Amino acid sequence: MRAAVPGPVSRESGGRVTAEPLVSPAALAERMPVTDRVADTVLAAREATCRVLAGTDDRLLVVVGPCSVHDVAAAMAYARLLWDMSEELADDLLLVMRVYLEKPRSALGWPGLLTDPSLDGGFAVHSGLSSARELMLAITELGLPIAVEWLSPITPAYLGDLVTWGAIGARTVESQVHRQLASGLPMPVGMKNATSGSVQSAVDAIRAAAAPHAYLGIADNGAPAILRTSGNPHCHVVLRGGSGRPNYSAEDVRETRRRLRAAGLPERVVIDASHGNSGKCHERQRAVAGEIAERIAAGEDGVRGLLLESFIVSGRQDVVPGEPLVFGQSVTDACMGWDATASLLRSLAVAVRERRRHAQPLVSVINPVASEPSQHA
Ligand SMILES: O=C[C@H](O)[C@H](O)COP(=O)(O)O
Ligand SMILES: C=C(OP(=O)(O)O)C(=O)O
Repeated sequence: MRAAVPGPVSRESGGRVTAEPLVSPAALAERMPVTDRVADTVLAAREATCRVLAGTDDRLLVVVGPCSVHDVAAAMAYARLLWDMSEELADDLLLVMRVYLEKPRSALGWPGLLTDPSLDGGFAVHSGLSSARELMLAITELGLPIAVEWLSPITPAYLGDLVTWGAIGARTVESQVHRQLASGLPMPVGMKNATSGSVQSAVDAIRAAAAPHAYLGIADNGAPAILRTSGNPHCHVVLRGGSGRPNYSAEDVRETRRRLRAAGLPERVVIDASHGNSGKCHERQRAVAGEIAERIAAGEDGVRGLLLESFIVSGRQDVVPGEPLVFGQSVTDACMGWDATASLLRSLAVAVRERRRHAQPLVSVINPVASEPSQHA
């Protein structure tokens, strides 16, 4: 490790930094390349997600999985369960697994597998990056698409080729850097409302990310670079509640759509059943998602997707040095367990089928060919 070039201030004036070399994105990808199967999974799922968000595919997008990945084996076991479920419900739900590797913290806390894979403040970043890419390759090789929250602006250079849906979180949605980052990402990006509850912050972020930008980043070879972006037309609002108030009601969705319309943006809304919408109580997610399911069954088409925090074992646990962890239980926010998740996903699929049944145009009753199910990618 070598000290960074000292600035013009004394050590006592503020923080210090040390720097060590980091593998380049190209070198990591060369060691762990994308296979044809992985590329097919990612590209087809991105396109399908865009169609669902636009409403030209009448399924519901469900981004579901652990609050954070801390154990690669447990994440893989969860991925297998979710893959089977995604095949069972493919006509009604587009399932994308949360593989969250970087955690934004309100103040302090474990920052995620990418930078601290041994959960002990050892910050073995190279090992974290390799484990993350290996896990993401294995999950997409199954055929299951992946969602992440983008936190460090250089992470997409290492993992962006494996991601179908990205989030800009409630703590960073007002950040210029994150909006610029989203403007160049090759995937749909959900902009969370701010932790204050401000939905306008998410609307502003969508508007900003739809425009071209130039910002400082790294190139594939790891060299510093000026990144020029084209603008991302597939960003959308994610309502996650905030300031002690949920915001998943029909009125909240109407108001969000009104704000999007006023900004000249497409009316695409996704609801996070966790976080501020569940008061961080994992069991409340069922009630939140259950209410959305009822609205969908009754014909609501303004909600294009849902986010759920779910793992194999319900609840959460603390990391206690020297003590074993429960396999498949969250070490960050509490999650729904697998059995509750499976039954909730099945009821969401029923709701989508019910909406489809009501929405069937008269001509499809007269002409059965028109009512044939569409082929989903
Ligand atoms: O989703 C995860 C958490 O809500 C987020 O990382 C903030 O966590 P914290 O408030 O415990 O720091
Ligand atoms: C941190 C998360 O969400 P939010 O930004 O809404 O708090 C998350 O989904 O892990």
